[in-house]
Parts: sequence; structure tokens; C-alpha cells
Amino acid sequence: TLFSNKKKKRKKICYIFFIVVNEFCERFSYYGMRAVLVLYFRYFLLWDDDLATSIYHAFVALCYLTPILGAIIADSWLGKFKTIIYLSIVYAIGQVTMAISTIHDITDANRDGTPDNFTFHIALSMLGLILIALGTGGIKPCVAAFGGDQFQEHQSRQLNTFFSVFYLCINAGSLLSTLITPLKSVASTLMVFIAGSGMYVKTDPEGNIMWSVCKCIGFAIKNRFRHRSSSYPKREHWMDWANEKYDKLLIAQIKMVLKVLFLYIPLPMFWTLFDQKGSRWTLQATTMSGDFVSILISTVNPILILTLVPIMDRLIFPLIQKCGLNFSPLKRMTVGMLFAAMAFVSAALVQIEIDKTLPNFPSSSESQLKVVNTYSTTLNVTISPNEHLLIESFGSSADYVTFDHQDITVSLNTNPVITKAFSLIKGGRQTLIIPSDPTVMYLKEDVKSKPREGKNAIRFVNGYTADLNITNLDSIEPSATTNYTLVNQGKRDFVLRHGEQWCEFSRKFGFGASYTFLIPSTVFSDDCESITEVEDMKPNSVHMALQIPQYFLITTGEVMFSVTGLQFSYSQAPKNMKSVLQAGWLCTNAVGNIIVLIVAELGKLPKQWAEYLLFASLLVAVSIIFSIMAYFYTYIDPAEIEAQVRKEQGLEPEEMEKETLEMEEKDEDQKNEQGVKQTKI
Ligand SMILES: C[C@H](N)C(=O)N1CCC[C@H]1C(=O)O
Repeated sequence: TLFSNKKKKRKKICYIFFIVVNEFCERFSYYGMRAVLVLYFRYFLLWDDDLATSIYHAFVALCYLTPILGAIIADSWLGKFKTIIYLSIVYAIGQVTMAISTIHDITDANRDGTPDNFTFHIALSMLGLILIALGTGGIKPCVAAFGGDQFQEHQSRQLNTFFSVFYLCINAGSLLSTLITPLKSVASTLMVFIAGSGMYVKTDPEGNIMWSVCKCIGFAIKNRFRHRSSSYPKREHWMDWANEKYDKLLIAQIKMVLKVLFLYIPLPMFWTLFDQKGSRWTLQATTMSGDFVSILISTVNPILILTLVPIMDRLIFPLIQKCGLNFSPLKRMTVGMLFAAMAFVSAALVQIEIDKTLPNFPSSSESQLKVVNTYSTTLNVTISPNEHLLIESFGSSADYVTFDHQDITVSLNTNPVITKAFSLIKGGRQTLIIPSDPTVMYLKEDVKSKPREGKNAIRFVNGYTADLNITNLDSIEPSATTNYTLVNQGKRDFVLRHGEQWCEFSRKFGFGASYTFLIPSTVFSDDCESITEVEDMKPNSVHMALQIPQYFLITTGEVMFSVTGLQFSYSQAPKNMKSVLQAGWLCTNAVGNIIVLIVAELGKLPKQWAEYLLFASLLVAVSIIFSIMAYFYTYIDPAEIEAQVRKEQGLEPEEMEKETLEMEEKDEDQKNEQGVKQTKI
């Protein structure tokens, strides 16, 4: 017996392995593709930021809505195993379609590097994304439930460990997704899953269960309405009004599912905060300094998951249990939400620090002006009515001057005095460039937000007497100013050239700054030494390491909320509706994304820190509501309830046991048969 038990255990570990590796590969493909999706929209389809992020969030929401479809197909028709196989094929076709849509040569007849027919590429990529959403979402509830199906009722501890390992694999896949192409991984997902085919415990679909559920609920509502008069005796539950027509077992199962789905109503708020990690927090990082921006943003969450899940499972939760505290799944989920709220408080505190260092940008009715002097002497600049600035040669005004009107007159104390009228841009920042011939002074528009992705915006004013060529820039005429170019952090070299003459100029950049470099007429004689720099915008000074606490808090919250939610959804579902409840759980994520799309994108508060605090407060309020709902929830053992109903229906427990035994024997025979077949091959 001992030997056969050990053998069974080893076998189980083996086929669980196929399932978790399958999830690893799938998430690998999904997150790998998601990581480059916004870039594809921005730089290939040339969409603007808003459209790119909206379509991105809509796609993520769709990926978490399609699980309903997958669950219906699995529980009512194909069964989980076949659903996973078929929808994985749809998934792979989606990835191929998406890959084809990125080949610009297909419509680039004139070979200029730009597609000629954007509509074709957009249509193809949208089709690809829909297929991917159908594939990834469709299989997701089935894989989790299918994994759970491999355990027997008494193995609840192992079941919990399975879901933790399952979540670890999701995040290992997400972490490594940037290294290997998504396409290969879809193919391997399928192969790994099929490889374990002969070993799985496959539960058959029980007819069109979803249709029966809908009909049963519809009948209960109609029947209740028909008997609304007080002369009819009350029933314990409104679903009991379906007793006249429907099987007691089905009614009991629907009650279990509805109870859990009702509990899920407040949960999307967690995902609303969680999903802003990829949008608001990423933007926050671009206003901070530090060398590890991209690594931090794309990897910190999965790395923390890989560390925190084992720590929680093996250390924290057992410790809490040892202290005699009942840290039930719903309590864990509530605490998870509170952690996410704390993460947003932490984000707000970081934002307040960042705001202290941000430039004072003009409001929509104001205009800002700075003056740069490349004239040969110091100038006294008067800007009507009462702004007086003393600006050295090859220097600038100390900071921007803010005006609440747009029309200004500038006078220079040259001989004769030069006076010129300008109209400033409302809500804009500009620089008045005074060249070597001040009569042609002109306005140049400046950046009025922090350069993206921690880059630096730089430009040059040519005070040299002839055209100049600068590395990677077009030639600049004398007295002209280049447009801004974005440069990365670190040391950058520029070569300035005019005919045979040249000199090299090096500059070390931080993050998110903006500079105007003034090139004097002596530039070649002093080997670029005399180039001066005007700081239009200071580099970011709040270090990105300050974001670590918020990532740590939200990931701790995720471990408590998401891993527990996954386990809870499986354990509280009746046998024939496991995928449906997994789909319901995943839908909370979809709704969360839709809320981000609607509320966070449309209703921006003027202060970012205030928006973070608002979201934190909302989640605290929601977690209080959830904890009250959880207080009234009684944990159930679906198998026990089903057995009890069966018993009430006259099916003796012995018969049931016999039935179960027969099924197990059948399964065992089937597996042995497969094993023999495989050996023969
Ligand atoms: C990458 C996340 N840490 C994560 O594991 N997930 C976010 C949404 C649910 C879950 C997933 O299944 O991808």
C-alpha cells in the first residue's frame, strides 16, 4: 500500500507539472506580447498616447471577460481538456495574425519603411488581438479549474499549494516573457499540455449547464413574481421558487454559485488600483531619477510574487495560525485590499515629494517666458509693463516669468533701443532668443512637461557665424535654434562641424531635464569649451527606489487577494461549475480594467497625489463593505451539500460511494490503457 501510494503521489506531481508548465508558457506568451503592445500602437500604427492606452486597457479587459465564454464551452459542451486544446489553437492563430500585422513590407510597395495601407495593419492586428483575447481568456478559467480537478476532496492542503505554485508559474512566465518570443511559447504551451494528456483526471461536461442555470433562475424569478401575494408562504431562499420544476441538486448548486458571485461585487475595485501600476505608476517613474526604470517597472511585481508567495505560504500564514488566529480566505482578501490601499497612500506620499521638485508649469490661462541672450554684451531687457531683466552675454534669465496676458512688448537697451511686440502662447512656455543681431530676436516654444521615459530634451542655439552640423541633427543656420531632441541618461558626445573645422562636446545627463546649449562664435578656437548651458527644466531628483514600498505593498496585497481568491473560487464551486466560478473571479479583473478606462482616464483630479488618495480611500471603503459581506458568508463544502441533496433525493450514500469507486476504477483503467498504448508506440 505504501509503495502504491508513493507511486500515485509521484504520478500526481507529474501531471500537475504539465498543467503548471502549461500556465507558465501561456503567461509567458501573454505578458511578452502585452509588454510591447503599447509600443506597437505608438510607433508602428502611429496612434497617440491616449488611443494606445485606451485600446490596451480595452484589450486587457476583453482578456478577462472571455473566460465566461471559455467556462461555458468547457462546462456545457467540450469539457475543460478539449476547450484548452481548441482555444489554444485559436490563441496561436491570433499570435500569428498579430505577428503578420507587424510586417510593414506587406503593404510597403515603395519600400520607404512605412506601411502604405494602415487600415489593413489595424484590421489585422485587431483581429489578432480578438483571437488572442478569446484564447488566453477562454483557457484561463479552465486551466485553473482543471488543475484543481486533479485533487480529491480530502486534499484541500495540497489544493491550496497547487494554486500557490500555479500563481508562481504565472509570474515566472511574466518575468521571463521579455526574453523569449511569445509565438514559440504558445506552441510550447500546447505541446506541454497535450504531453500530459493520458494522465489527467478529466471530468466530463454535464450538458448545457449554463443554459439550464439561466432557465432555472428565470423560472424562480417568474414563479416568485406570480406568487407575490402575502397569502403564499415564504420560502427560505428565492431560488426555492424553482422547486416546482427543477432538480433540487441544480437549485442547491446555483445557490452556492450565486452566493459567491454576490460576494465578488466589490472586488473589481482592487484590480482598479492594481492595474494602475502599469499606467499611473509608470508615468510617476518617468518623473523620478534612477538607473533601473524599465527593469523596475516590468519585473518588480513578478519578482516580489516569486519571493512573497513562498514566504506567506510557509511562514506568515502558518505563524498566524499558530498564534491561534483564524485567518480565513475572506479575511486574507480583505487584508489584501487594505495593503493595496496602503500602496496608493505610499504612491501619494512619493507624488508629494516629486511635486516639490517639479517646475511650476503655466496654467491654461497663463504664459511663461524665459530670455536667452547670445548678443555680444550684457542686455537690459524690459518686458512691458514692468518686468526688468539683466542678462549677461551667453546667459539667460534665472527662471521663467509668468504672465496672465499674452501680448507683450520687449525693449532692449541697445543703441538705438530695439522694441518688438510678441504674442505668447496661452498655457505655453517659450524662450525669447536674442541673437547676435538683436533686431531679429524671436520666440521659440519650449517643452512644458517632463520629457517622457526619463529622457532629456536638448536643443542648440547657433551663435557661430556660419552653418553648423551637429551629430544626429540637421544643419543649423547662424542665429537659429534647433528643435528639441531627446537623449538618454548618461554621458553623451556631440561633434560640431563646419567644413574642415570640428570639435567634440561631452555632457552627462540625468533624468527628465531640458537644456538649451548656446554655441558662441569662438566654439572652434577653444575646442567647444565655451559652449554654455541653460537649464530649462531641472533633472528629476526623487529617486525611483522610493517606489519600491508601493510595489511591495501592492504585491503583498496581490498575494493575499489574488492567490486566495483563486483558491476560494475553486473550493466554493460545485463540481460542474468550477470553471464558471473561475470565470466569475476573472471577470472582477475585467471590470477593474474597465473602471480604470472610464474613471481614471476621464476623471483626472488636478493633483495626482489627491487622485491616489481618492483611490486608496475608495478601496478602504470597499474593503469595509466586503468584510461585512464576508462576515455573513458561511464557508461550504460543495461536495458535502451535493451529497446531502442526493441523499434527500433518495440516492443512498452507499450507492454514491459505489458510483465514485466505479468511476475511479474506470479512470485508473483508462490511464493504464493509455500507458500500455504509449509503451507500445
Ligand atoms: C502578473 C501579476 N502578478 C499576476 O500574476 N496577475 C495579474 C492578474 C492576475 C494574474 C494573472 O493571472 O496574470
